[in-house]
Amino acid sequence: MVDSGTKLKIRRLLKTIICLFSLTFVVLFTVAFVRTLTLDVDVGLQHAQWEKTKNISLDIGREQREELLDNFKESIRIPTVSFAESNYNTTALLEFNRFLRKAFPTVYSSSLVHHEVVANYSHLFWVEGSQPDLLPYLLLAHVDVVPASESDAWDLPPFSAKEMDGFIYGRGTLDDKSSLMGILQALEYLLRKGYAPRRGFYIGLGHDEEVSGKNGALNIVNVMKQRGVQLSFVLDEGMLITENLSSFLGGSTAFIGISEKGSATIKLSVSTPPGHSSMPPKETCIGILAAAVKRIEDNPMPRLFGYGPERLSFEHMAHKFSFPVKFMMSNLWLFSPLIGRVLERQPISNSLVRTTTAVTMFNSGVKFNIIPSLAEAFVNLRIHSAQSLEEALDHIRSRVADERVKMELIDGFDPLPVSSTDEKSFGFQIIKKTVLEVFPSVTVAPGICVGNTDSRHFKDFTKDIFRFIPAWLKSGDYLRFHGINERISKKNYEEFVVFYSSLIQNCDIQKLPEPHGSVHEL
Ligand SMILES: CCCCCCCC/C=C\CCCCCCCC(=O)NCC(=O)O
Ligand SMILES: [Zn+2]
Ligand SMILES: [Zn+2]
Repeated sequence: MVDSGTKLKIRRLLKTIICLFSLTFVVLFTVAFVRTLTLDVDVGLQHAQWEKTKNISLDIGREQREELLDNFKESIRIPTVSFAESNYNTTALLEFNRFLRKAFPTVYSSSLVHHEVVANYSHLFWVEGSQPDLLPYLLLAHVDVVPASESDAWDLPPFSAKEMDGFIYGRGTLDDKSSLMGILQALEYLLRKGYAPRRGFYIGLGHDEEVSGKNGALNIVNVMKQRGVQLSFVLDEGMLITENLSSFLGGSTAFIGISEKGSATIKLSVSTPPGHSSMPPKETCIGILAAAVKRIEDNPMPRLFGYGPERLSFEHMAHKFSFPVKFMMSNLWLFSPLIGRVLERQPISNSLVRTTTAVTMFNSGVKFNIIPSLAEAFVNLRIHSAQSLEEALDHIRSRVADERVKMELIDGFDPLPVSSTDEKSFGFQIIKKTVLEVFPSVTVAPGICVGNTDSRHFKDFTKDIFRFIPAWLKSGDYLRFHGINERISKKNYEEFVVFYSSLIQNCDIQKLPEPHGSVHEL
């Protein structure tokens, strides 16, 4: 029996607990509510007094449109495929060298432009500025593409550049010839109109981005290092404009990649004695390796959503949504576990939540009646910004947990540093300004690039590396990257040319405006 005194104490204790619980809830809710009302990181320098520049407008007419589309299509028809490191279609790459010269005669003949071929198939252009005191920038793109086979059920052949419903189909239309051609086409038109930049800039075109960039981008890096180059910022491929991707990625958002995930390629192998298939052992190397691979797939890496730069993405997008999504997105400190669980349901958004593990190759066996002696698998990780390469490898080791499975790191690197996005970040603010000029209806937000780009090799030149191409990505389109039916609309490719033309001219701005007081000047 509990006496009445003890009962009273228990009642008091319960009351105190309920009070504390309610108080905590009220405090948390108030903090979250205030943050929802005050968080508006999207404004930036939008309303500031920008230096006046007289940008040349391209005014693309019928003839020019035909010319730019013909050039683009011709670039797609040259199969500049990278198969593996140091294994690429060199005939096509040489043809591409000749094609660039033919497609962009003014770029190649202008006294302002200095061009050099690097490592046989890569290109470095230096466009001289009239004000050498302004720090130059670098635009990057790549010449090579991943393989594509006609037997893979493309609606139109992958190297035909044929059109359907206003789209040009072909390998490289998104990744990355749209940006390569868009940059050079914009420069060609600007030079034809007598444009001479104030700020000098480089254009780097690597030829082996899809297989590491070690021969293309890295040799461009060496050339630039020998010359003691310093850069204001780098802009490469990576992120794009997404349109209604999911409940948390609704509306149109231009994500400027401010970092990229790390990467690791791990080879797993198992060796067992070979023999006759009529007298099999209890376990073959295939079975042992398959079980290890299954353990990796069944045990995904921990959820880290909210601990990396993806947090900034959501904070920049929050203002577009109404309650309760806005409330949750403005308060990732409270809701990231919940949002992470929603995002992980789809492959595209799961890539923001954790280090991903993809088993990409599995090889074994030579004949149906021979017990194989070796089984090999490759696992490709894309490492979340809040995890290191070492931590990710430890996780895989602990999942494999079988000493018969040998683990070898083939290649790997940590997630890339996070570039600046504040009101003093020249690169971010200029890219943002240009995006909003060309696409006034979109929201601009920092993003994390889930794939890897050549830009990672350039981190000694600047702390500010951005990854963005002005391509529109609708739901399901992400499957076209390295997949079938890669395509771009003719209208969108034209937007590429306009975007790079505006960007180059906006970079002539000498100094960013002062952020404060600008709102009152409206
Ligand atoms: C809050 C962020 C929203 C996420 C939306 C992500 C949309 C990205 C979809 C597709 C883009 C994938 C392109 C990545 C470019 C990578 C270039 C490349 O292929 N590199 C080689 C490699 O990574 O192996
Ligand atoms: Zn690419
Ligand atoms: Zn690619």
